[in-house]
Amino acid sequence: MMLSAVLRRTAPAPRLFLGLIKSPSLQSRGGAYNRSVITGDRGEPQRLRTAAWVRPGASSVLFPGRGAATGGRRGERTEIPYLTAASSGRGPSPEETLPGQDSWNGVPNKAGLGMWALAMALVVQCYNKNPSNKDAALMEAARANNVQEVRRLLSEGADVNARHKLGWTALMVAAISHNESVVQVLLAAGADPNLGDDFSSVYKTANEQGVHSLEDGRQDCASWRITNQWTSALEFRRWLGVPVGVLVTREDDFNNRLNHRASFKGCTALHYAVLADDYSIVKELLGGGANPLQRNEMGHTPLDYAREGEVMKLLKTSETKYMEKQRKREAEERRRFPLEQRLKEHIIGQESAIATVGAAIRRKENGWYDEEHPLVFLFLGSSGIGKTELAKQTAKYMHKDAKKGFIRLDMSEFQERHEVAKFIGSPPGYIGHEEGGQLTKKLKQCPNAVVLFDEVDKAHPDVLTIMLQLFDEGRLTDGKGKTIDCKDAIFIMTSNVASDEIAQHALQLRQEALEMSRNRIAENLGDVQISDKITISKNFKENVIRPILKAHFRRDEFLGRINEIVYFLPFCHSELIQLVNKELNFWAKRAKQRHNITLLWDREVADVLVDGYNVHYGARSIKHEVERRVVNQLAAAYEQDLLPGGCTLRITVEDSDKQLLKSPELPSPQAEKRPPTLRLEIIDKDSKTHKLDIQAPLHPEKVCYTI
Ligand SMILES: Nc1ncnc2c1ncn2[C@@H]1O[C@H](COP(=O)(O)OP(=O)(O)OP(=O)(O)O)[C@@H](O)[C@H]1O
Repeated sequence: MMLSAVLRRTAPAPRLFLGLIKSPSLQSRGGAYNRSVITGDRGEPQRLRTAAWVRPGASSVLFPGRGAATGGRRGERTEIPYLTAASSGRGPSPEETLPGQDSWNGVPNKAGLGMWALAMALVVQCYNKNPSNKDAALMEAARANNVQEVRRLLSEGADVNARHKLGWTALMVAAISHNESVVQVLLAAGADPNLGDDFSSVYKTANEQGVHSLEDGRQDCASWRITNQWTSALEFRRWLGVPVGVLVTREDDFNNRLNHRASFKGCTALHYAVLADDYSIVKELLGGGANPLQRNEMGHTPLDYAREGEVMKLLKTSETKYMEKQRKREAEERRRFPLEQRLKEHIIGQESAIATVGAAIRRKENGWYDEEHPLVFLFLGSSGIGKTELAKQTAKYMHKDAKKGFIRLDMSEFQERHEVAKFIGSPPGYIGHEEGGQLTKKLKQCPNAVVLFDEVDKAHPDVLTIMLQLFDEGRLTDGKGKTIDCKDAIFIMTSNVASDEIAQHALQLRQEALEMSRNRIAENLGDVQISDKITISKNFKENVIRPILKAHFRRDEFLGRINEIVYFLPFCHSELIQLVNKELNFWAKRAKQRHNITLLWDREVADVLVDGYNVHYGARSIKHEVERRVVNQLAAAYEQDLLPGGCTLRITVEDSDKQLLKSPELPSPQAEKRPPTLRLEIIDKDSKTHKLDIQAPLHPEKVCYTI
């Protein structure tokens, strides 16, 4: 079934015709839109760049517009020998017998032979055997099973993994064309057997690339095979300067037995070898590292396209072996580079949240979990402290395809009862039934995705009921009555409910820890350890947070289905310094890339910028502070032409009594005394510095820009 969906009816071997093609789809309009070659005065071929309307069955062409470039004039009739070929199992009917041809079997009569010889002479004479583009030539050699040429091109630097402009690789071409020796050579040269085709269907690709799908042109030239030198109609059309449609290109360069309506996006060489039912090539590819579990964009593995028989058996065994190997590889990878470590590369602080999520995912990955239920988290904490970021990074870790593997739904869009339909789709007969639900549509594509329900506290209770069913049963029935099994998914809900209480509690804990440490050690305590030490007590969770959640969600069973409630705490001073440096690094990179400016900053700058932290906005407040105090100055200096290209800039804290701000949890009276300002200075080649005199945009004549 799957196989027949992607393969066409077997077509007879293509035959070459010489004569005038008729385009049935256009006959009703009294003519056929066609393009071909005409001979000039001296018999040399002329390129026909304009369209010609051809009377059905006529042997002459009438140029509709100015045809100087083509050798024809407006209104002029020109006798033309047409070069056509039949394909896809259908030649012209006897009534369609072409001039210069006795019948549709393609046997030319005398006149036809004359024209044929003339055309062939032109072809051979004009064909340039050495295409300048090595990668294109490699593709052609792979299709033509020319092993020597493939070797030569590779030794001369052709890219073994280069793609045709429509998306396929030489290995795919060789696989679908049964060219085993070429497959061997390409694999030995490092061809990646797991690259997926970028080509979707003829019409979609034509649409994406803004070119003709040129379906009608198939009869015209799809199956050209003339000599070893002139290997495809496509080349001939290119030489003619005739626009080449996607269908023609696909069929000529690739294979004309594939259904041009089916989607091939993501198909690997192995998918194609299976479609070609070629046991030897399937074996070669598997030996060369092809992943039998790789899915194309339709979600099908090569096995889904296999016919009963040897190929199917081979694929089944390889799948089992590959899965086992993959499991071992992944376990090894996890041991060497644990999830927590990966998360810490992107997320500053939030140690205990990272540890909780990491531990739950480790249980799941190693088979120590309840397989009947999906994993459910509730992330609590104020805004901008990494809840969404942690969900994103978890999805990235779990899924290579981050786009499908991460589903994000803003639950504030489901506040009304009728919005349940948006969530899972409307029942039959209701508006929007065909569209499907936002969640169900995406879950269908990736049932083991990481699903983020943002601001879950805003969702309507009816939506929560559906979520409860989802968490409880691990499946969901959409508006069309179709059930989606998602026991393997990870559901993360975020909420700002109780965020003030959590923040206050954390600040209090930090202060206590700081004071205790002060008593024990000395003044300059490294507060990285302080942040590590504070943990939200069980007592606080049970007696403060749970009642708030219960009052809000109004159902114990909903809270009962959550595997882990994860607490996100406000940043401590050292974490804020890291956030500031991350932000400054971001802008330094931009300055280098966009303006070739090197941006440096003193250590004290971060201490000053940390002052912009607002516990209600989290890391976002730091971003805004950097933009307000640093990036604004940079932009103004740039506008006032104060930044020569390639210069080195330094951000400094102005004035002699630079004040190192203490931890935001412990504002000192001294820090409030005088807010420090940030200035930009240029460092000359001889390491001398001079401060930039940036005028404040609102008062260009008076005020100097110091923030
Ligand atoms: N702990 C963190 N480490 C690094 N960057 C962070 C951290 N927290 C937040 N950010 C950055 O701040 C921005 C907002 O973070 P995020 O979207 O994760 O916030 P949130 O906690 O989900 O807040 P909200 O509830 O408002 O959605 C992102 O650009 C993110 O990269």
